[in-house]
Amino acid sequence: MGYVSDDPSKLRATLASAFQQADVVITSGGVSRGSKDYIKELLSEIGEIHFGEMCMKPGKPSTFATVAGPEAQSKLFFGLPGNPVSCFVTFKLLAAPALERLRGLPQADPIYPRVDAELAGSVEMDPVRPEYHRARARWESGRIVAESTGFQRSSRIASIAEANCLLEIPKNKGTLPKGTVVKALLLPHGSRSLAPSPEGFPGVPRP
Ligand SMILES: Nc1nc2c(c(=O)[nH]1)N[C@H]1C(S)=C(S)[C@@H](COP(=O)(O)OP(=O)(O)OC[C@H]3O[C@@H](n4cnc5c(N)ncnc54)[C@H](O)[C@@H]3O)O[C@H]1N2
Ligand code: MOO
Repeated sequence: MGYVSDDPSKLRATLASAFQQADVVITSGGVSRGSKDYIKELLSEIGEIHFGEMCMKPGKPSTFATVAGPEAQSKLFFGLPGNPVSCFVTFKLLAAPALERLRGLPQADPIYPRVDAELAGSVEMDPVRPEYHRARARWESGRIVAESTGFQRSSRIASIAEANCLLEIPKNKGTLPKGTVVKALLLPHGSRSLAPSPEGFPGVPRP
């Protein structure tokens, strides 16, 4: 679809053309509450919005909608937030799993190994939203240790550049101390991916 300016008529035409060509349409930006964020409004004209906000950090304004197609199966729409980190995380957690299922991956198969990881340093929690904290996991004496990629602002691309996992940090007041064991979703990340140990990932059945 390319880049489209914040102009409702241009956006409407681009979305219509995208839904004519594709079964799944994914956009970034234009989904929060700004005066020029038109995506939700335009999707409600042509389809049904199933949710327009999520209690997660990053990714709060993520939007999911379906639009009727010529066949029985509806077309899917993912409106991901514009901030690059929010877009990356919500693509991995919402859109990529849907695409994997559509191309035949069985429901029972996990998309990402979900393993125990020990925090290499303390992590401050968000009191309102659970966070997918970007981190770098490594093996250390038979266990997985995860190091935060630093400041987690959703415009800071450096927080995803080195990350090979997303740590599930619960919403709460206060700080999780170094050594706390949390769940980590291991991302395929080229040469930076965490390789399985010879025994497989702990808690994940060996393939
Ligand atoms: N009143 C509220 N304001 C905001 C809320 C809220 O809940 N209420 N949520 C905040 C959160 S959280 C996020 S995240 C942002 C997301 O806003 P949008 O999805 O509407 O994103 P934009 O404002 O259109 O864009 C943000 C930023 O990202 C750039 N962008 C967009 N697409 C791309 C791309 N493909 N490549 C690179 N950069 C891209 C865009 O230029 C902007 O700089 O809303 C908060 N506000
Ligand atoms: O999705 Mo927003 O990233 O929570 O900044």
